[in-house]
Amino acid sequence: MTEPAAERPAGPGPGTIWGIARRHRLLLGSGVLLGVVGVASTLAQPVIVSDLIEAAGAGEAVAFLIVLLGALLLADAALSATQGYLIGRAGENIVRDSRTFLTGRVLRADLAAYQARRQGDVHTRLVSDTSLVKIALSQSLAQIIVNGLVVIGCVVMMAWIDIWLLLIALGCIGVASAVSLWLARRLRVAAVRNREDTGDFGADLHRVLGALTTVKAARAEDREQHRIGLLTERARDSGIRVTAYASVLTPTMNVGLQASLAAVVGAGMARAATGSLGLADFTAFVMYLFYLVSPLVLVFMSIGAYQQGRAAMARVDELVHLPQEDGPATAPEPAAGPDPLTGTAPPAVEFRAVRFGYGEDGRDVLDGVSFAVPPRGLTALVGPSGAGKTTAFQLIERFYRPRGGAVLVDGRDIATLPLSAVRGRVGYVQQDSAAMRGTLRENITYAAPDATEAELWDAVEMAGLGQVVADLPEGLDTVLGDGGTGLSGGQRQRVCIARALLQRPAVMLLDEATSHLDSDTEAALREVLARVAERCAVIAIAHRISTVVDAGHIVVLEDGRVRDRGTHPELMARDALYRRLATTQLVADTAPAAGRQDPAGRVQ
Ligand SMILES: Nc1ncnc2c1ncn2[C@@H]1O[C@H](COP(=O)(O)OP(=O)(O)OP(=O)(O)O)[C@@H](O)[C@H]1O
Repeated sequence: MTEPAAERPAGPGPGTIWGIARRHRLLLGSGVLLGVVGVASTLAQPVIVSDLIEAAGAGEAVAFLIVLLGALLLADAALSATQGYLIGRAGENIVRDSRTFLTGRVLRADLAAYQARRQGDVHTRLVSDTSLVKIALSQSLAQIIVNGLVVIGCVVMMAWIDIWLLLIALGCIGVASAVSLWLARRLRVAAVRNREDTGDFGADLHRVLGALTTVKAARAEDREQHRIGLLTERARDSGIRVTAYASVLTPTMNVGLQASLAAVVGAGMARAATGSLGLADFTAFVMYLFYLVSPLVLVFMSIGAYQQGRAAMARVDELVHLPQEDGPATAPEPAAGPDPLTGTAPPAVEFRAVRFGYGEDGRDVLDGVSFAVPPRGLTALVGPSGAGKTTAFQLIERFYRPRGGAVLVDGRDIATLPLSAVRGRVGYVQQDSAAMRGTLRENITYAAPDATEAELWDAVEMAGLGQVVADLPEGLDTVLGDGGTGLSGGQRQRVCIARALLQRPAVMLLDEATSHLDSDTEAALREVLARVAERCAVIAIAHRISTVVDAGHIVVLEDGRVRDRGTHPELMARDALYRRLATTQLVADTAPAAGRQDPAGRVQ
């Protein structure tokens, strides 16, 4: 199978999250700059206090120094608030950009690569890992830089006042810092584990909630609760390890700082008593030591938060590298016009010796399939379960690429067409009739949001939905629940037909509902199909006898190969498998319309 091309992210490049953060460097830089100015104002305060003590002792005027000190305190507060706002804003921008970018990557991901992942884990990476990335890249980094500068500034000022006292202080703090750095490394390992455990929990929750009715019907609530309980237990255990390291980190620093404070006060007092250190200098030194305390603790806390964020960042970056659906390898072939000899248009869809299997090494699910579908009318695909019918549809939509051969739409190889051009020409009505939460109108105009009201009503009528809409109190503005709940299965399928019709496709792919429909719905759908088939090519995976009877052309698939082709009477006469399918597998009509044929091909 052709390798999905775009392994490279189309965004800001490798280490994408850093790339996104770089886009907001102005805001981040301004925040950090204000923080640095704040640091200067913080560091100036003990010097002024020291001057104040000396001036007061000498009986000089102190009013100016008091005003200056007050102004610095206020400026410090204002700078810190603005800095917090700017950094917070940059953080929100980073999380918005990474979520938008990641959502695009996931929406355009190669289907096979996406399906190989657990959807809940993808969800967790998009929602909660991006939040941790935000904290790491904005708050934590800014805290590390700004508070790191306070620490450096304090150390420099303390060295300037008294180098011996500083050495005593650093002795105690140094031991605590070494222990803290070791703890921070352990914290990162625990954080990586915790992110993985949280992803496992999200993935399993997603699996269960996506099949809630199955869980209930199987009375599996207790089993599932227990199973998910084990995963939450694992996430709790690794979360506790993270908390344990994070909790020890701060007190370790505190112990070091308190020890250094006690040592400095003891040694300083002794020096002050002998007169080798002035009271003003001693006060300023102790103030710097106090100023050092919380920034140093914050630096270590931020290192801890940054380490947790790095674990999340690696997970987010991994998602960025999800292989993407690739565009055409070559320029599009010109549209094939009518055959110059016969004047006939090219087939709406053509399979030429198509070979396909899921995954790299999977067996061939389609093996040399060839058939053509005329530009108008109904073509039915029939075959035993697992024969490859849905797979054939998915290749027409180019959800996957064939290993060999070619799929043509309107006479052009779809491998040479842009994806949007292929999917714009093909309307796909799936068997489970994928309706979404939202109004009926939003559901129907989903593939053609710019459709006019007249076009919308035309599609509604053509899909046989006119009466359904008229009976709803809110009409087209009726809100459907998740998966289109609020409508019956048959109605949901007609909503999907209307959606497909509104995009004016050249080919309509219809995977018929397997469930038995009541006679009215059956007759309505039959009429809809006949009307749509006058407008474009309709290919139906047939699960009802009426569809094959109405079809102008039937393709019988068996084990990934075309077994036979023809009309219903022809196939009934010559193909044993088809006869068996028609009489046993296809759902019989509840009320066959007059003039239709019975399963044996006889006109009634
Ligand atoms: N996503 C997938 N990954 C791997 N194998 C798949 C996948 N989808 C389908 N298959 C396999 O491909 C084969 C053909 O499946 P397909 O759904 O096309 O059959 P079908 O003819 O539509 O069957 P049915 O009538 O039961 O819907 C089956 O053997 C199936 O197990």
